[in-house]
Amino acid sequence: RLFGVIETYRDRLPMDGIDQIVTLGEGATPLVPAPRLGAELDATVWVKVEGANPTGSFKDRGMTMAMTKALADGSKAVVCASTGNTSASASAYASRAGMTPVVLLPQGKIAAGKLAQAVVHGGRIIQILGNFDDCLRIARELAENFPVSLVNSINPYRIEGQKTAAFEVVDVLGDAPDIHALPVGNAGNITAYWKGYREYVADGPASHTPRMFGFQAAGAAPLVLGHDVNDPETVATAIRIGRPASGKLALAARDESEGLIDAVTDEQILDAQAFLAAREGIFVEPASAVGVAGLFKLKSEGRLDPGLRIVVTVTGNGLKDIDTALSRTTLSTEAVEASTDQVAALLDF
Ligand SMILES: Cc1ncc(COP(=O)(O)O)c(/C=C/C(=O)C(=O)O)c1O
Repeated sequence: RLFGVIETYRDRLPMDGIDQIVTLGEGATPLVPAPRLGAELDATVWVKVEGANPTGSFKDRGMTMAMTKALADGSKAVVCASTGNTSASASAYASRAGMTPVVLLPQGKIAAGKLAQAVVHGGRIIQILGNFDDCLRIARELAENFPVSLVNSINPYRIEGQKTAAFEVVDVLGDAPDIHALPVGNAGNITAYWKGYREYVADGPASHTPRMFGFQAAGAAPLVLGHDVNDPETVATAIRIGRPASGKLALAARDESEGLIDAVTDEQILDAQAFLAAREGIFVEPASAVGVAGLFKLKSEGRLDPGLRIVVTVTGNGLKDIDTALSRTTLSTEAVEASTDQVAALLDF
């Protein structure tokens, strides 16, 4: 395989006048067959593990494109608002390109792993007394008034890079699935997948597009409610977003694909995260499990036809947010003496 999504799919990306590529070898992530999840859903299921990207989330696909373009434009700094993964990715790719990353984060609502990434990559981190939507408003205004590139997913180069995930699914499966399920926060990713699938049908590799099934956290579900959510709340902090920047495009993807966008509770999200880890060996951060939680919900409500081919994207690595995972541990509190008998007794082998 080639190094990174731009080299791999260059002829399908807007690369006019660009020669220097900023990449960390993102893409070509595992598409893992999930037989136990499939048995639960009475479907054939694959999991697209985007936590395997260089900074641990799908954001790297879009960031290689946005940072390559920012460098070509001569930007000295890039700015983004983030719930964590965008800032982690922007900081890594900007520092790789010799640019200064400026990240605006909602105070106190960032998973530690993501904050650590922005810190070590030299991000200029500004915590905002507000939520992600406040951060995005400020980032937009900064980019409009100062010589910095905005690299949030309203930047079309982000969507272009992220659409390569749909190409990879078809390249591996041989065609598009019947359903593609994924989490929806700021709604760039569902928009990108839909664009990618449509392009692959337009010139051949895919015979059809999938139905796009997007899922939001019940406490942060503007696209399900049909209106903005002023104080979004969810354990899935990555999608704790009340004003999705690409909301209209996500609804178009839903309608054009005859898909749906639904909501799942925090409990359903954490149960899906636990299922993926304990039954399929795939550790994802809470927001990443939202697509799986949604499929379980549809199945329980009799809204998932049997026998379908389903791809579900899990968007971020579990190591980003270990506090939530550890909060559910059943670790026995007391330690045992360093003797094999004691341990064997505990395990009642
Ligand atoms: C793990 C994870 N899963 C899903 C989403 C939702 O994707 P979009 O619907 O394209 O926004 C995000 C988004 C994160 C940010 O928006 C940010 O990092 O600022 C994420 O980190």
